[in-house]
Amino acid sequence: MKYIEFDQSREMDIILLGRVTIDFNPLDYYKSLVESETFRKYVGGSPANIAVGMARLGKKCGFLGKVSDDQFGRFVVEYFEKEGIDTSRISKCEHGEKLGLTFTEILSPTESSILMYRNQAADLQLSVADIDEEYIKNSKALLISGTALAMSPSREATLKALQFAKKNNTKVIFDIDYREYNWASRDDMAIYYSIVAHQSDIIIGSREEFDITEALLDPGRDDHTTAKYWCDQGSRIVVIKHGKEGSTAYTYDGNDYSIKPFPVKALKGFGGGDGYASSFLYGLLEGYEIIECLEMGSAQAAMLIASHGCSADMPSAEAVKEFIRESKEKYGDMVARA
Ligand SMILES: Nc1ncnc2c1ncn2[C@@H]1O[C@H](COP(=O)(O)OP(=O)(O)OP(=O)(O)O)[C@@H](O)[C@H]1O
Ligand SMILES: O=C(O)C[C@@H](O)[C@H](O)C(=O)CO
Repeated sequence: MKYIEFDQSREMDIILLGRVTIDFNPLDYYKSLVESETFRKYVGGSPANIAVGMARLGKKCGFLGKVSDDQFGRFVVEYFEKEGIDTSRISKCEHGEKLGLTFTEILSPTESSILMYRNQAADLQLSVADIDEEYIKNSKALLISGTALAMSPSREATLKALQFAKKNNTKVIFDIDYREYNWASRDDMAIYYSIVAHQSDIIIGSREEFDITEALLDPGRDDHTTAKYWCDQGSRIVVIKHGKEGSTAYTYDGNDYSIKPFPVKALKGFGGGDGYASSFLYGLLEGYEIIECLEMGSAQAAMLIASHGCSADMPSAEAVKEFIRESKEKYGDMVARA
């Protein structure tokens, strides 16, 4: 059963809107950031990672975002171009705003944290003037990353993109993508997350992210109640992730499909979510059954957990499928059957 019908006549598969930053991941990991001395630089930011992920899987991606007018801004644009991502809607900041920097701390395979430098972050300078209808109309889907709603002018730009997507039947994917930085209050988060969630065809988030989104509605819901609520509001698929416990996709017809994480030798604790979204959405765009989309998402998430980087370590579709084949031989099926 196909839960989402994309307009296959459109040239672009997906536009990713929101945060693009630089990740600095320690090479001398398994110690604290206080002690780490050597870092490797990567393109970072959740929607940027997903753009690279989906481009490597073979999808035609475009990015709607803002970068700094400096060497790091050029690094991002050149990296995206090398990956085949359309950069025609990435513009440069004009008032000296800088790309956000993310220093990651990898204390152990299971304990990681991220430290973000996001004062006057370039990505949040995206403005309504940067959003044009034709671009959104020409894409099968638009992924909105929740962090883009944290502040003006990016907040209004995001809502404008959302309106064009709804008007033109461009499927809206909302990756709640909670990062505490730049938000004025939890009420603001609840207000803006829920505005977008109410209009999304697919919502992806962790339990904590749904709790934040629902804080002004009816807090304390369980997963089934959350999924039913958003499907009643018009969503076709609601994905709730539970880290190492696995994840479930709830569909508008009342079904749910669960997948366990693939066993892997973890290197770090972050990046799984972006790998997951890349392959899950790839599967939907390819017209796979939802359980196959979940299997690919969970597999790619595990591959990212085992890698040093996020964007740079995104695999090809063949590599994800090979990983699934090998894992199934060793560990059996990851599909959690009711
Ligand atoms: N240790 C692990 N081993 C294998 N897979 C994992 C592990 N931890 C997480 N995953 C996979 O990564 C997916 C996403 O992780 P999580 O639920 O923590 O989302 P997230 O908070 O969006 O992640 P991120 O830290 O990348 O933002 C999980 O649903 C699971 O499939
Ligand atoms: O999402 C971010 O801004 C930082 C990421 O690039 C980071 O590496 C991560 O946490 C991935 O989920």
